[in-house]
Amino acid sequence: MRMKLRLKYSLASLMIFIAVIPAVIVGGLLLKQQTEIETNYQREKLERLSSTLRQEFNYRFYVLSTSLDVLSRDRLLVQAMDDFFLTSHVRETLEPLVSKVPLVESAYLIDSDWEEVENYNGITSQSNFNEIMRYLDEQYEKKLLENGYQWLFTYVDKNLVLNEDNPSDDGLIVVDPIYSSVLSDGLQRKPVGYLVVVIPTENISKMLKMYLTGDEKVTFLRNEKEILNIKSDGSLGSNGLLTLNQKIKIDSDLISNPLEYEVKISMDKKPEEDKFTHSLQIISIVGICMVIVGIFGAAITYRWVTRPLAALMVMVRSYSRGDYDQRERKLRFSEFYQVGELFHEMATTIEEQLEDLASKNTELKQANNQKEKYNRQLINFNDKLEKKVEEKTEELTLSLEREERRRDILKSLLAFSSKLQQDDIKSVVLAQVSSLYPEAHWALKLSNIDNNQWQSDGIDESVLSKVDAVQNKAEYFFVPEIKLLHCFNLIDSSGQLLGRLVMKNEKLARTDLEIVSLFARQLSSTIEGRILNAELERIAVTDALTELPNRKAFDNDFKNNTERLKRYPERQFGLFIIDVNKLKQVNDEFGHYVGDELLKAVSELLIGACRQTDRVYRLGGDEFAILLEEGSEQACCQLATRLEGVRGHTFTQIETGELLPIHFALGWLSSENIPPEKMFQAADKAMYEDKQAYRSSDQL
Ligand SMILES: Nc1nc2c(ncn2[C@@H]2O[C@H](COP(=O)(O)OP(=O)(O)OP(=O)(O)O)[C@@H](O)[C@H]2O)c(=O)[nH]1
Repeated sequence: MRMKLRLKYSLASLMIFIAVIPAVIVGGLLLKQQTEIETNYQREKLERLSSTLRQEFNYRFYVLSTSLDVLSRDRLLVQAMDDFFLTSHVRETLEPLVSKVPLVESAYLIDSDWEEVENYNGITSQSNFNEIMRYLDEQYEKKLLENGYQWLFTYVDKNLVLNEDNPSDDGLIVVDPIYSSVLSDGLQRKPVGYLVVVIPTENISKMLKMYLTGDEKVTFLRNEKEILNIKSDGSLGSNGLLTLNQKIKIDSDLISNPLEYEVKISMDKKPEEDKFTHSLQIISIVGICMVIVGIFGAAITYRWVTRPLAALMVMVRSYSRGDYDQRERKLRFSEFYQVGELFHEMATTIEEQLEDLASKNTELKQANNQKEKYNRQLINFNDKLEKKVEEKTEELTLSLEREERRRDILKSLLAFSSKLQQDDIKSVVLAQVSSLYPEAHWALKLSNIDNNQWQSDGIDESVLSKVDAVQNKAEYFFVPEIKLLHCFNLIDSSGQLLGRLVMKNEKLARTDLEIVSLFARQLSSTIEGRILNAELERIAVTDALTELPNRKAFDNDFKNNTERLKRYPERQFGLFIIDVNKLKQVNDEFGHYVGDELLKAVSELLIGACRQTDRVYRLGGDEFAILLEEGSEQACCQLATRLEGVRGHTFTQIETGELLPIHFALGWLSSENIPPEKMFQAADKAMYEDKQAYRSSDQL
């Protein structure tokens, strides 16, 4: 499920975010600025300290150097080298040097033999000056020692200063030579004594330490060796040190060998704790204030925004409860007012629609009741209707089944037409009707087939003879004394009886009677058609006058004989061409009818002369032909002899009573002697020759 944000938390988060971000940015910037200022301040402080230390250092050593120089010019000190009574004067002279100059721990007056004359705050019987003496002598011998200049030495000697005053055992020694008289420029003399002051490290440290505060530290280095480490009383923090390196030189016009120190001044980087804390506190307070202001702002905004929103929600809830008279006035913002108005409009519309819906609902209920009533009536009506429909359906089914059967029968009858073209029409018909009505017995006879004999399937001959005795020519009739015998006459289109179909069956419905009648009619027309077809076929190949096969039949048979000869070369056939002589003359003299009679007489003559297997044709006009199926040369010769024997000797009697001689020309050939394709032409030629011979003899 998707998480839903709550407005007040979102607003509070937003305001806090808006408050905290600037607080963090401003605080960060302030802190950064504070840190930079602090760092700069520290650096400046360090530089100031460095400058102060250098000035103090120079000043102190300058005072010391000047004081020594002044003292070295004291005549009494020179005299004190040799005069023991001036010792007190020496002490009085040295005393202010030690007490007034804080650097100096002790002061010594040394004679030219490096024997101590007097000291102040020093340690007597010191032989450590020997080192200094030796060094100074060397410098003098090398003439490097300039007259009147002071010398500086560092020392490490635990005996030069009391240990409690000088725990580090090291420090500086300043040696100022004393001369017996004032030196002129350029002169060099050995000093009569020396003023020696000891400056322990602790004194330098004390002198500078008072300038150090808190976390500051000063380290003196010489030749990279730490020789003085001055720390303030405060402890250095662990935040790292801010360091400034500089050089301090102990030098003046009176010093011959200036000493230079590397000075490292350090202080803790950390700004002053209280300032930093103070800044942090201010920033924190500002941040907290901003957060509080943010939360407060969020709360105000939340109340400012959510109150009208809540009022709007109350309004919408009221609408959702169905209270449409709500008109909230605490919406504060015009947008909420507009939304409120929209809700109000919507609620009004819904209210109107609901009222409308309620009225429609009432109407609908009434209509529904009415509909229920009608439905009940309809159900009753439907029940009745269903019963009737069922009854009708049953009837219809039965009827359809009957119809289906009838249709099958009709289809079968239609299909039967093609079967009827077969030769054995009686068998086909009986098989067909038996398949249609297997329970029945059948018999059939056809006038022009099988000599009008019955063909029966289960009906006695005695019964059939009784049927023969009935002269009824109606399509259907009963034989009076025989029960359940149905007779169907097969009648052609001219009312001629073609045959009879008899059915013996216990039940024969009206429709079955119609079907069988239909079948009988179809059978009649089929038989009639067959008869007609046979007649047409016969006419097509028969000469109408002589009833002989015509030219078409001849061509067909000749072709068949030719084909047969190809398959069976031993089965020769013969051909005779016959042309009646002087038919034109007969026609002209006695009339065309007599000519016809003559032609008939010729055909009968020819048929009479031939064997049964020979076939006579009238090719056309007065021309005849004979085909001998078994037509060897010999057989042909025999027939020719017979024909020649009868021609001219046979007569036909005409109407006038006159006898008209029958004469014809004859030409013949056997396939034994000539190829079949040449037979006709050759026979015709022979016949023509024979006719010519007849004409010649007739003229004689
Ligand atoms: N009566 C009759 N005459 C026919 C028939 N067919 C053809 N003719 C006639 O037969 C005659 C044949 O004449 P032609 O071929 O000269 O034969 P012809 O008169 O017998 O003479 P020749 O053959 O030379 O002896 C014609 O006059 C035809 O009109 C027919 O069917 N009946």
